[in-house]
Amino acid sequence: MHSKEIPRPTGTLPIIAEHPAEARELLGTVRYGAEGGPPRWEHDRPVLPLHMTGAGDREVVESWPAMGPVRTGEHRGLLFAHDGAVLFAAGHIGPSRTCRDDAERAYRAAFELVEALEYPHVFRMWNTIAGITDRTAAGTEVYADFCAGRAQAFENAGRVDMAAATGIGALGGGASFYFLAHRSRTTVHLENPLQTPSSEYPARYGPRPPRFARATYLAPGRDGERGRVYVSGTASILDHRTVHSGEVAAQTQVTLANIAVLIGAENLTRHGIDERFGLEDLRAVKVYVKRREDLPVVAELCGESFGARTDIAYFVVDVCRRDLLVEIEGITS
Ligand SMILES: C=C(O[C@@H]1C=C(C(=O)O)C=C[C@H]1O)C(=O)O
Repeated sequence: MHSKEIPRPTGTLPIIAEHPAEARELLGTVRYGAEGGPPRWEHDRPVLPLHMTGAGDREVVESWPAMGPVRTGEHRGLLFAHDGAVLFAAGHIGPSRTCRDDAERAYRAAFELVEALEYPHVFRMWNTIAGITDRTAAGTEVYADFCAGRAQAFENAGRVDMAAATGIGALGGGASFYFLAHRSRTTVHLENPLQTPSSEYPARYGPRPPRFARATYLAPGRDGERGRVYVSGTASILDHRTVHSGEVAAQTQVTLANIAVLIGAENLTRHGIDERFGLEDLRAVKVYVKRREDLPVVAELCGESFGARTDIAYFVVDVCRRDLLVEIEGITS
């Protein structure tokens, strides 16, 4: 992010800047920076530190605005804040090498929380996992373990709805997650006709499939806030297969094309939504690039595709499959 001025909060769109925004107007903050770990309190608001930047990289601070008086609390290690409309919660899943049980525990706590506080409409989840493609001591893959624990928690909670999500590498600090849920606004979870729903991936990717929608549409609010599409981390995957292994430019193009189809008129109509969006409508875009040397190519292609007003943050981190070089997410404005 290059802007020095911190814009005013705009409902369910975050403020992304180099410096934290005013704490009293916020639900919570996520620091994409040089160290990760459990969430902590700062000025009575949850702050989640994620190890997503290396030496010389700028920290990116993502601040979620509050629309009214905020209440805060803690539930089984999850720190949360809510304003009567939106719930923000952040937790630490734990050391990534025993990801399965930790993920199950953390997601169980998350589902308990949304029920107890009555924020049933989960609309966006982020998971950052150190060593995501590494092997555990048991010889399994960390990401596959994480997916197994998460799937178990979904099953135990009887949850069939899956929200938009990101599951991405981190440089350290174990595995962390944060999510947003709405009390009343309708959510529509979107699939992409070009991609197999994640929950139907074949077993070759892991014993239990991932649990996320390709995007979630949060319908317009009575407060005048517009409808928004929260686009999940999206990669160069068609059906369930990685395409263009080893070719970063082609992977970036397929990823952008996947997002364009996902948020375009035809797909939204198919999901009963009377809106249409293009890549130029995306804000708060995060681009994850596996190899630092690929940054210029990816940045050039993203710069051509997104609008001049799109704020884009780049991170050099691992992606959930060894053959994926890039992943992109964003939110329609
Ligand atoms: C890139 C993919 O998956 C990634 C992993 C996710 C998860 O496990 O929550 C969500 C989106 C992506 O960050 C994909 O399967 O298409």
